[in-house]
Amino acid sequence: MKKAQAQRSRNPGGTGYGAELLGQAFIDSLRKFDPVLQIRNPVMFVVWVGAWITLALTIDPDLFGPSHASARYNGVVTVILVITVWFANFAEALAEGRGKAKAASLRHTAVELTASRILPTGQVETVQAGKLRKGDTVRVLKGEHIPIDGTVIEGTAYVDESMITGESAPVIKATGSDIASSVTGGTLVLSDALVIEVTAAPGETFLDRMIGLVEGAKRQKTPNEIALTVLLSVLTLIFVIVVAAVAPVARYLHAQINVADLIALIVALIPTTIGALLSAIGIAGIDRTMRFNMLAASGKAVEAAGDVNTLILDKTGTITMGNRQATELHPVSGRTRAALVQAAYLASLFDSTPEGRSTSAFALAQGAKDGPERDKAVGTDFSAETRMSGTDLVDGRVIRKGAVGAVANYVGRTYGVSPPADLQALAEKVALKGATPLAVAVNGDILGIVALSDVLKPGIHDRAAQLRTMGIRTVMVTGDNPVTARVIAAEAGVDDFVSEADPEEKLKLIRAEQAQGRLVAMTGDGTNDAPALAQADVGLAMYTGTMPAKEASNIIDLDSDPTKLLDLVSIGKQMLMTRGALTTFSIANDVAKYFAILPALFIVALPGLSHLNVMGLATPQSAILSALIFNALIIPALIPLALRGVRFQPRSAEAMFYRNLLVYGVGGLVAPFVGIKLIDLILSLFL
Ligand SMILES: Nc1ncnc2c1ncn2[C@@H]1O[C@H](COP(=O)(O)OP(=O)(O)OP(=O)(O)O)[C@@H](O)[C@H]1O
Ligand SMILES: [K+]
Ligand SMILES: [Mg+2]
Repeated sequence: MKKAQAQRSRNPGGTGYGAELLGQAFIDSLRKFDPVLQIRNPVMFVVWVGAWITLALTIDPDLFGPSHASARYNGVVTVILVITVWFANFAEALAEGRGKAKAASLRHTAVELTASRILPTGQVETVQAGKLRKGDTVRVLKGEHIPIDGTVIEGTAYVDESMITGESAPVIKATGSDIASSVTGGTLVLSDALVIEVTAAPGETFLDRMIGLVEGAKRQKTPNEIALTVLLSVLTLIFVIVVAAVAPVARYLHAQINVADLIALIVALIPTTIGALLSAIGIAGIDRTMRFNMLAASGKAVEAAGDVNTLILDKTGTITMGNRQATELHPVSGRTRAALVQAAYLASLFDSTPEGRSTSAFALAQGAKDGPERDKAVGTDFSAETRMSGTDLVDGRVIRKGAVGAVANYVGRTYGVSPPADLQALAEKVALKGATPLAVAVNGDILGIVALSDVLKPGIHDRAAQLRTMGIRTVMVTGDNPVTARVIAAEAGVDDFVSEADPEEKLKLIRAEQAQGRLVAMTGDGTNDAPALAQADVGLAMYTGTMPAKEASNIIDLDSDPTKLLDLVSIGKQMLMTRGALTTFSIANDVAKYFAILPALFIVALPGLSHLNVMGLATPQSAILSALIFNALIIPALIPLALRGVRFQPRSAEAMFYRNLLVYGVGGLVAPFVGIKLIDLILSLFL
């Protein structure tokens, strides 16, 4: 199942745009002619205003004084300008489409939810999910949707969570452990029945949060996007001023200049290509994270992922498979193997972690006995702070297992005894294999070591190498001992590691990196990861994690796969690169258009300028129209690239920069010469 998930994330299906999405985008693109929306994009707003002026000139060609331009010519310019704006609208509408469709389906799920509330009298009443309050108890039968987020307080059932996570395999829900007992509103009970205590207020559920994220309620322009918008606006303003200055020059030269031609010149020179596609690129970046089954709180988080300098990775479960299996038992000298086996078993009676379950299974296989001792025994859960877990038996025996250092400290502190002389050497032997040694103690008497083996995730070494090429430093952080940590860090090829780290130290590490001006990303799932997730520039929380972790993060992975942090970095980088590449292309493009339009404007007054007509365009009018048509057509031509992103390879930022400058800069310079000439040839057939 894990594998299928990974595959789906790497090849997110459905990259095509169906007829339905295209139809919806068409309708939305018409709505976007609204000036209130247009003014948010200054470059396209100039085109929009230009279209109104040329429309006025279509009605009265002599509006701004006598002109040789015909109403028909001005009308054609108007149509091209309107289409240019419409293409930009369409790009944005298309980028927004999938998110809107997903939000609509989630909304649909949300409004249909009803609940069977259990009253204090024991009676059951049917209410709208919106009427539920925190602390209410609801009953959900087989075939019913869970009305709201809650904790299972009775029953065990299979639940279909695919409407939230996209994962079709059902999940078992029961009382007890953190993950298994928490249920999400909107999911479907497939078997049996559950009684649930409501933990979220209506409007604050995970489904509500998802709708908010997907709909982009919080979708604002990212800092990078704002900076680029400002730059493009300034550039646009400069061109408007420059072209406005052409008019007096023309008058001085007694050249009669048509205002529609001046507007055409402005539109050709201002960076309309990137202006039209900028917001689509950002939305497509968020959309791509969604197709990788991650939910981003904002484009800012995705963008930050693209700029990340340091990646903090957990060892267990991120770099390794995380399903640690007990594989060996090493008694210290003077203690029997049988005693160690039995103690390891008893220590794990209540430990439901993978480590605990595999330890008890292994101990049973090695001859541990399940006796009456387990009655009335009390379990102590594992915690990352104590690094231990264990069982207190009714006969007074206190059994603990945990990290070797932690157990050695604990017996010293609590019983005043020093650990066996050969403990450290045994532990080191296990650790040198990359396994995790756990010491087992009964009433302060350390009996020996259980070795937990873990395997590296396939491809992790390549991933670390790719990240290094991109200039990203990888730091493995683990609660495990330094020897195991060193071995795993070397095998994984990460740049650095921190061992014996508790959650507090993770937070400190992030702060230290940020203090050096670095952007930091990390993954986590526990409540004690929440501060670090909030502190990191990119905090990726697991869907199976606790609510505080999900709230503190700015991205949630619905597959709960920590390695997706690596995909996220690629998505962010690709988004930044696409923006850069199309900006380069757009500006290079405009330079070329200059050669088409400027000679055309002055050719009558200054025949000497004709040698500037390097493209040999047919007539001044067809030159201007060809440039404008090219300027419009390049937008839809680049929509697929804007939405899909430029080809991305893990290389250094510098190498990528030069490659893009070459491809999109030179390409952008050459394309208009070819395109405009071609359009001019076609036009001259008709004119
Ligand atoms: N169920 C358990 N019972 C007792 N001790 C455990 C248990 N699970 C882990 N430990 C010990 O506690 C240590 C710290 O655990 P913690 O979860 O903080 O780190 P980790 O799992 O080794 O690595 P990571 O920080 O990458 O998750 C482990 O290395 C191990 O020695
Ligand atoms: K342009
Ligand atoms: Mg752990």
